[in-house]
Amino acid sequence: MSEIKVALLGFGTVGKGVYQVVQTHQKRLEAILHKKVRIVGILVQDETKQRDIQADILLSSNIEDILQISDLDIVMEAIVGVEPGYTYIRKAMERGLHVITANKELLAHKGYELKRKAQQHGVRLEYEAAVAGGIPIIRTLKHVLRVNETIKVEAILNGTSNFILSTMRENQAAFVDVLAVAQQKGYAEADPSNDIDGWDAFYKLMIISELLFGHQPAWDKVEVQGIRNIQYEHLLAAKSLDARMKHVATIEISGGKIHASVEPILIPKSHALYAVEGVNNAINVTGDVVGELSFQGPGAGALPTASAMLEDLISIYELKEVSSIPTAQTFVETNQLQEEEWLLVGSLDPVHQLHRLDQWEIPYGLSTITCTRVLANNELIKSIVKQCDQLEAFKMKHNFVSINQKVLA
Ligand SMILES: NC(=O)C1=CN([C@@H]2O[C@H](COP(=O)(O)OP(=O)(O)OC[C@H]3O[C@@H](n4cnc5c(N)ncnc54)[C@H](OP(=O)(O)O)[C@@H]3O)[C@@H](O)[C@H]2O)C=CC1
Ligand SMILES: N[C@@H](CC=O)C(=O)O
Repeated sequence: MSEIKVALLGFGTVGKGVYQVVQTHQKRLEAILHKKVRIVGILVQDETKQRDIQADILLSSNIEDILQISDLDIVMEAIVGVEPGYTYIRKAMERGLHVITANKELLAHKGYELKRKAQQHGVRLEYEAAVAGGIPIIRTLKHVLRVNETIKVEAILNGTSNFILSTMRENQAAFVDVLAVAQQKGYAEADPSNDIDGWDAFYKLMIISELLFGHQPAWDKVEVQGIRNIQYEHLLAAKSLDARMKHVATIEISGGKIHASVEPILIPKSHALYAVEGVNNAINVTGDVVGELSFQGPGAGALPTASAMLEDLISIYELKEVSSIPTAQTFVETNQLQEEEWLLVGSLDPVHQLHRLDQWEIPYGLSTITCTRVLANNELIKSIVKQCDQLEAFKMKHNFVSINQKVLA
């Protein structure tokens, strides 16, 4: 039986996951592809680390050694950051190799250019694992939802943040302790800043935007906030509204305007994202014909990511490429300045003439937390939070109609 020869670039959580599944699912891969899938080379940074790999695999820290392997077909890239992955992928394409990558930071920065380069060299660039881990959302948007124009995507795209928020709330655990667990489980990156500061979800949202609309909104027009400062008391305040705090990435088109944001927001019980817990991701896609669709599943970790990368491998041999570079649509980018509902946690200076919908207090240990529900726009809220010590503001979405607390104001 002939072989598909694969080189892994990176052998951390993801690389090891792919290696493992190629072993455990070899028979299944053969049955589908009528070829063996063989890992022939592995690129790492530190060749001296102890690794559990077959003796006939070339292990190297030099990309040239890997790319010179004879009859190599595919490289699967799972390194962190734009470089050196960018240089390595370009080199691989120039040698006529197909590329599968899990690297969202690289794709958000250089995806457009790499897609063009793949076309130029007649090779495939697949990147299912770069967005929402094991959920087959890229393939669905690219191959399955073709007639629909997407109006809105609303998604939980960072497994680490969702795991942290769910676990803190469920176990009253401290942020740093839950983050450490997310790192042990291979959800969070070795440097978790991108996860907890919102950038990981932002990169994924930009990849989706480029796929759907042919371009990304100007990055400085996108509100990006992470979960670094969320404390248990905020989750408690959300609960008092019958809501949950979720880290949500949204991209929405309305009246020729495009608006994108990545931030912790309050989601009411009635909304599909409310029940998405732990390391799961979810993507709600609204198409102009089909309406709202929801996709949910594991968003991080070795096996879900390996699953997405190996499904990519199969798709290279089984699915004809459709253009992954749609014609760019023209939209005006907006910061969405209209009034929305906000929850303010902490003491609001009484002189601030905000339109207060309710105010109430919830018990917290031996003291209480003041919560205020207000109507305001982004800019006004930002300026008030700047002036008031220890006041936190969270956007509320999806028509909160009532709260079940005693209203004090
Ligand atoms: N973890 C997850 O759940 C998911 C991760 N991703 C993405 O996949 C990629 C890999 O993530 P993950 O496996 O978690 O990362 P890890 O940090 O666990 O592994 C990174 C690997 O890259 C290797 N590496 C680092 N720098 C270089 C270099 N300069 N040259 C060659 N190899 C290098 C490391 O080598 P060495 O072993 O010698 O240190 C290591 O094997 C990232 O882009 C990440 O964002 C995508 C989806 C899910
Ligand atoms: N660190 C990422 C891994 C998957 O992309 C996350 O937590 O979602």
